[in-house]
Amino acid sequence: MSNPCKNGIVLIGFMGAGKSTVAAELGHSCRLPVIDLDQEIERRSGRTIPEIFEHSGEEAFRQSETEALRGLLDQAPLILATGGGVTGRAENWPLLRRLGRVVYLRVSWETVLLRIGSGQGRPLARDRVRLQALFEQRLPLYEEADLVIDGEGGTPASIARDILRKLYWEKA
Ligand SMILES: Nc1ncnc2c1ncn2[C@@H]1O[C@H](COP(=O)(O)OP(=O)(O)OP(=O)(O)O)[C@@H](O)[C@H]1O
Ligand SMILES: O=C(O)C1=C[C@@H](O)[C@@H](O)[C@H](O)C1
Ligand SMILES: [Mg+2]
Repeated sequence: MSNPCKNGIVLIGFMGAGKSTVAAELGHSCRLPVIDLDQEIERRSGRTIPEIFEHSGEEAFRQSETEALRGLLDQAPLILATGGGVTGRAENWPLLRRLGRVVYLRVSWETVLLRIGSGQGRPLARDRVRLQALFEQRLPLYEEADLVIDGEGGTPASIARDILRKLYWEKA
Protein backbone atom coordinates (compact mmCIF):
# COMPACT_ATOMS: atom_id res chain seq x y z
CA MET A 1 0.00 0.00 0.00
CA SER A 2 1.64 3.27 -1.04
CA ASN A 3 1.26 6.49 -2.98
CA PRO A 4 0.28 5.18 -6.45
CA CYS A 5 1.95 8.09 -8.24
CA LYS A 6 5.27 7.88 -6.43
CA ASN A 7 7.25 5.90 -9.02
CA GLY A 8 5.66 7.52 -12.07
CA ILE A 9 3.25 5.86 -14.53
CA VAL A 10 4.10 4.90 -18.11
CA LEU A 11 1.16 3.93 -20.33
CA ILE A 12 1.72 1.47 -23.15
CA GLY A 13 -0.69 -0.08 -25.65
CA PHE A 14 -1.80 0.03 -29.24
CA MET A 15 -2.86 3.13 -31.20
CA GLY A 16 -6.24 4.28 -29.90
CA ALA A 17 -5.90 2.47 -26.55
CA GLY A 18 -6.44 5.81 -24.81
CA LYS A 19 -2.87 6.38 -23.56
CA SER A 20 -2.83 10.15 -24.19
CA THR A 21 -6.35 10.65 -22.83
CA VAL A 22 -5.83 8.57 -19.68
CA ALA A 23 -2.41 10.19 -19.05
CA ALA A 24 -4.12 13.59 -18.93
CA GLU A 25 -6.63 12.19 -16.39
CA LEU A 26 -3.80 10.78 -14.25
CA GLY A 27 -2.24 14.23 -14.29
CA HIS A 28 -5.25 15.53 -12.33
CA SER A 29 -4.48 13.14 -9.46
CA CYS A 30 -0.68 12.91 -9.49
CA ARG A 31 1.49 15.93 -8.99
CA LEU A 32 3.91 14.84 -11.71
CA PRO A 33 4.75 16.18 -15.17
CA VAL A 34 2.50 14.68 -17.90
CA ILE A 35 4.35 13.98 -21.12
CA ASP A 36 3.22 12.51 -24.42
CA LEU A 37 6.17 10.78 -26.08
CA ASP A 38 4.88 11.45 -29.62
CA GLN A 39 4.66 15.17 -28.83
CA GLU A 40 8.09 15.08 -27.21
CA ILE A 41 9.59 13.58 -30.39
CA GLU A 42 7.89 16.26 -32.48
CA ARG A 43 9.13 18.99 -30.15
CA ARG A 44 12.72 17.70 -30.18
CA SER A 45 12.88 17.25 -33.96
CA GLY A 46 10.74 20.22 -35.02
CA ARG A 47 8.91 17.83 -37.38
CA THR A 48 5.57 16.04 -37.22
CA ILE A 49 5.52 12.26 -36.92
CA PRO A 50 4.15 11.80 -40.47
CA GLU A 51 7.00 14.05 -41.71
CA ILE A 52 9.61 11.96 -39.88
CA PHE A 53 8.19 8.74 -41.36
CA GLU A 54 7.97 10.25 -44.82
CA HIS A 55 11.37 11.92 -45.00
CA SER A 56 13.54 9.68 -42.80
CA GLY A 57 11.67 6.37 -42.50
CA GLU A 58 10.43 4.27 -39.58
CA GLU A 59 13.90 3.27 -38.32
CA ALA A 60 14.86 6.94 -37.88
CA PHE A 61 11.58 7.49 -36.04
CA ARG A 62 12.33 4.56 -33.72
CA GLN A 63 15.79 5.99 -33.01
CA SER A 64 14.25 9.37 -32.15
CA GLU A 65 11.78 7.56 -29.88
CA THR A 66 14.60 5.85 -27.93
CA GLU A 67 16.54 9.14 -27.71
CA ALA A 68 13.44 10.97 -26.46
CA LEU A 69 13.00 8.34 -23.72
CA ARG A 70 16.65 8.75 -22.69
CA GLY A 71 16.18 12.52 -22.67
CA LEU A 72 13.31 12.19 -20.19
CA LEU A 73 15.24 10.21 -17.59
CA ASP A 74 16.28 13.25 -15.60
CA GLN A 75 12.60 14.26 -15.26
CA ALA A 76 11.52 10.90 -13.77
CA PRO A 77 9.17 10.03 -12.17
CA LEU A 78 6.50 11.23 -14.58
CA ILE A 79 3.22 10.36 -16.25
CA LEU A 80 4.13 9.26 -19.75
CA ALA A 81 1.85 8.36 -22.67
CA THR A 82 3.99 6.42 -25.14
CA GLY A 83 3.52 5.70 -28.84
CA GLY A 84 2.07 2.30 -29.76
CA GLY A 85 5.37 0.92 -31.08
CA VAL A 86 7.65 1.79 -28.17
CA THR A 87 7.69 -1.78 -26.85
CA GLY A 88 9.26 -3.11 -30.06
CA ARG A 89 12.85 -2.23 -29.12
CA ALA A 90 14.28 -4.28 -26.26
CA GLU A 91 16.51 -1.35 -25.23
CA ASN A 92 13.41 0.80 -24.56
CA TRP A 93 12.12 -1.45 -21.74
CA PRO A 94 14.68 -0.52 -19.06
CA LEU A 95 14.17 3.14 -19.98
CA LEU A 96 10.38 2.84 -19.64
CA ARG A 97 10.81 1.14 -16.26
CA ARG A 98 13.07 3.92 -15.00
CA LEU A 99 10.42 6.49 -15.94
CA GLY A 100 7.52 4.80 -14.13
CA ARG A 101 5.46 1.68 -13.46
CA VAL A 102 4.63 0.32 -16.90
CA VAL A 103 0.85 0.00 -17.37
CA TYR A 104 -0.70 -1.67 -20.43
CA LEU A 105 -4.08 -0.29 -21.54
CA ARG A 106 -5.58 -3.36 -23.15
CA VAL A 107 -8.26 -2.85 -25.82
CA SER A 108 -9.73 -5.09 -28.53
CA TRP A 109 -9.12 -4.70 -32.25
CA GLU A 110 -12.75 -3.54 -32.65
CA THR A 111 -12.14 -0.70 -30.19
CA VAL A 112 -8.92 0.29 -31.97
CA LEU A 113 -10.83 0.59 -35.26
CA LEU A 114 -13.58 2.66 -33.67
CA ARG A 115 -11.16 4.97 -31.89
CA ILE A 116 -8.59 5.69 -34.59
CA GLY A 117 -11.17 6.68 -37.21
CA SER A 118 -9.48 7.55 -40.48
CA GLY A 119 -6.05 7.05 -38.87
CA GLN A 120 -4.99 10.57 -39.75
CA GLY A 121 -1.62 11.53 -38.27
CA ARG A 122 -0.74 7.85 -37.70
CA PRO A 123 1.42 6.68 -40.63
CA LEU A 124 1.17 2.98 -39.70
CA ALA A 125 -2.64 3.10 -39.61
CA ARG A 126 -3.15 3.72 -43.32
CA ASP A 127 -3.25 0.06 -44.38
CA ARG A 128 -5.85 -1.74 -42.22
CA VAL A 129 -4.66 -5.28 -43.10
CA ARG A 130 -1.09 -4.50 -42.06
CA LEU A 131 -2.37 -2.62 -39.03
CA GLN A 132 -4.27 -5.67 -37.78
CA ALA A 133 -1.18 -7.87 -38.26
CA LEU A 134 0.84 -5.33 -36.26
CA PHE A 135 -1.82 -5.35 -33.52
CA GLU A 136 -1.66 -9.14 -33.18
CA GLN A 137 2.13 -9.19 -33.33
CA ARG A 138 2.43 -6.63 -30.52
CA LEU A 139 -0.05 -8.12 -28.04
CA PRO A 140 2.47 -10.44 -26.30
CA LEU A 141 4.93 -7.54 -25.93
CA TYR A 142 2.40 -5.32 -24.18
CA GLU A 143 1.65 -8.13 -21.72
CA GLU A 144 5.21 -7.67 -20.34
CA ALA A 145 3.93 -4.57 -18.52
CA ASP A 146 3.97 -4.35 -14.72
CA LEU A 147 0.19 -3.93 -14.71
CA VAL A 148 -2.53 -4.74 -17.26
CA ILE A 149 -5.70 -2.62 -17.25
CA ASP A 150 -8.95 -2.92 -19.22
CA GLY A 151 -8.84 0.15 -21.46
CA GLU A 152 -12.35 -0.08 -22.88
CA GLY A 153 -14.60 -0.86 -19.95
CA GLY A 154 -15.11 2.69 -18.73
CA THR A 155 -14.51 6.39 -19.18
CA PRO A 156 -10.95 7.79 -19.26
CA ALA A 157 -11.52 9.06 -15.68
CA SER A 158 -12.70 5.67 -14.38
CA ILE A 159 -9.77 3.92 -16.12
CA ALA A 160 -7.35 6.37 -14.48
CA ARG A 161 -8.97 5.61 -11.09
CA ASP A 162 -8.63 1.88 -11.74
CA ILE A 163 -4.90 2.31 -12.43
CA LEU A 164 -4.36 4.33 -9.26
CA ARG A 165 -6.34 1.85 -7.15
CA LYS A 166 -4.30 -1.10 -8.44
CA LEU A 167 -0.98 0.69 -7.98
CA TYR A 168 -2.02 1.71 -4.46
CA TRP A 169 -2.45 -1.94 -3.49
CA GLU A 170 0.84 -3.05 -5.07
CA LYS A 171 3.54 -4.21 -2.67
CA ALA A 172 5.93 -1.33 -1.98
N1 LIG B 1 -12.04 5.14 -22.26
C1 LIG B 1 -12.41 5.71 -23.40
N2 LIG B 1 -13.67 5.62 -23.85
C2 LIG B 1 -14.04 6.18 -25.01
N3 LIG B 1 -13.20 6.83 -25.87
C3 LIG B 1 -11.93 6.95 -25.48
C4 LIG B 1 -11.46 6.39 -24.25
N4 LIG B 1 -10.13 6.64 -24.16
C5 LIG B 1 -9.80 7.33 -25.27
N5 LIG B 1 -10.88 7.52 -26.06
C6 LIG B 1 -10.90 8.20 -27.37
O1 LIG B 1 -10.18 7.36 -28.28
C7 LIG B 1 -9.38 8.14 -29.16
C8 LIG B 1 -7.92 7.69 -29.04
O2 LIG B 1 -7.44 8.01 -27.73
P1 LIG B 1 -5.92 8.44 -27.49
O3 LIG B 1 -5.48 9.44 -28.53
O4 LIG B 1 -5.83 8.84 -26.05
O5 LIG B 1 -5.20 7.06 -27.77
P2 LIG B 1 -3.64 6.74 -27.79
O6 LIG B 1 -3.50 5.44 -27.11
O7 LIG B 1 -2.89 7.91 -27.22
O8 LIG B 1 -3.34 6.59 -29.35
P3 LIG B 1 -1.93 6.80 -30.15
O9 LIG B 1 -1.06 5.63 -29.84
O10 LIG B 1 -2.34 6.78 -31.58
O11 LIG B 1 -1.35 8.09 -29.70
C9 LIG B 1 -9.62 9.60 -28.76
O12 LIG B 1 -10.61 10.12 -29.64
C10 LIG B 1 -10.16 9.53 -27.34
O13 LIG B 1 -11.04 10.59 -27.05
O1 LIG C 1 2.04 2.22 -33.09
C1 LIG C 1 2.99 2.84 -33.62
O2 LIG C 1 3.99 2.26 -34.11
C2 LIG C 1 2.95 4.32 -33.64
C3 LIG C 1 2.01 4.96 -32.84
C4 LIG C 1 1.93 6.43 -32.76
O3 LIG C 1 1.59 6.81 -31.43
C5 LIG C 1 3.25 7.09 -33.17
O4 LIG C 1 4.25 6.84 -32.19
C6 LIG C 1 3.70 6.56 -34.50
O5 LIG C 1 2.72 6.92 -35.45
C7 LIG C 1 3.92 5.04 -34.47
MG1 LIG D 1 -1.37 9.11 -27.98
